[in-house]
Amino acid sequence: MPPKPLIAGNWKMNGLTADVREIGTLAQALKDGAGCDVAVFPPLTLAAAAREKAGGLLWIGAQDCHTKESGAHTGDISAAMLADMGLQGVIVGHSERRQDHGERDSDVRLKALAAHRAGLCAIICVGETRAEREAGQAEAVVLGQLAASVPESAVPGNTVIAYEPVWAIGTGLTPTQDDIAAMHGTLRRALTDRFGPAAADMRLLYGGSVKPANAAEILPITDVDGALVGGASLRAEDFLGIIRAYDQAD
Ligand SMILES: O=C[C@H](O)COP(=O)(O)O
Repeated sequence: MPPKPLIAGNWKMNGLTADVREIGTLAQALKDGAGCDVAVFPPLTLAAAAREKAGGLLWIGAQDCHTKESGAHTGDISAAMLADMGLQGVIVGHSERRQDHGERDSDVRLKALAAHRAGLCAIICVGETRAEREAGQAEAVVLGQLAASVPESAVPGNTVIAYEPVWAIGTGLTPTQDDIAAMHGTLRRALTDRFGPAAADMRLLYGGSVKPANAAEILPITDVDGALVGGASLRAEDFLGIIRAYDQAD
């Protein structure tokens, strides 16, 4: 049986105090259950308030963590600190971090290890650029990122893999259903080769321009166990439009 799907919302650098009400609206709508788990990764400034509003009905996580547990790293936050504030997960290796902060696979792996040590679920992101896809290198690039970013401590309970083609993020473009199926199948096989049968339970999310209008086409694809949603996670109404794609499928 495929793992329970996860719809995760990454607010990125968006949201002020007033926007936490969106989490309240989500929690209210999820009171009677949903066909999937739901998580929101707001900016850290809102995480405590979001957690309170979530009332345990959805997970709240962070968008990054440091590789170390504590120390002289001005401006950084450790995974232990995130766990201490009651967060359940952390996104690591998002392409915007790789691009804006020069994060390499080796950094992403250390961040995921730090998350695991702190008892957090690591959402590890991989994905090719447009140039890499056009050069026919998408699969090789993504497999390389997967091998070097996912630590040996990964198990289905503490790790989620998000495949996000960089060219699909925030652009309104998405790969074809066949291309998503092919990449997710490749990821599943690579994880199975490395982790054995447990890999069947590791959630593989698709991310990149997922919206209520295309969720019903993307989410049922084999080996797609949910979505990592950016822009369409900022308003509860849009995000619920994606979450409800699972209720309709039930
Ligand atoms: O983390 C989320 C992704 O980068 C997708 O963003 P998007 O849904 O705005 O394309």
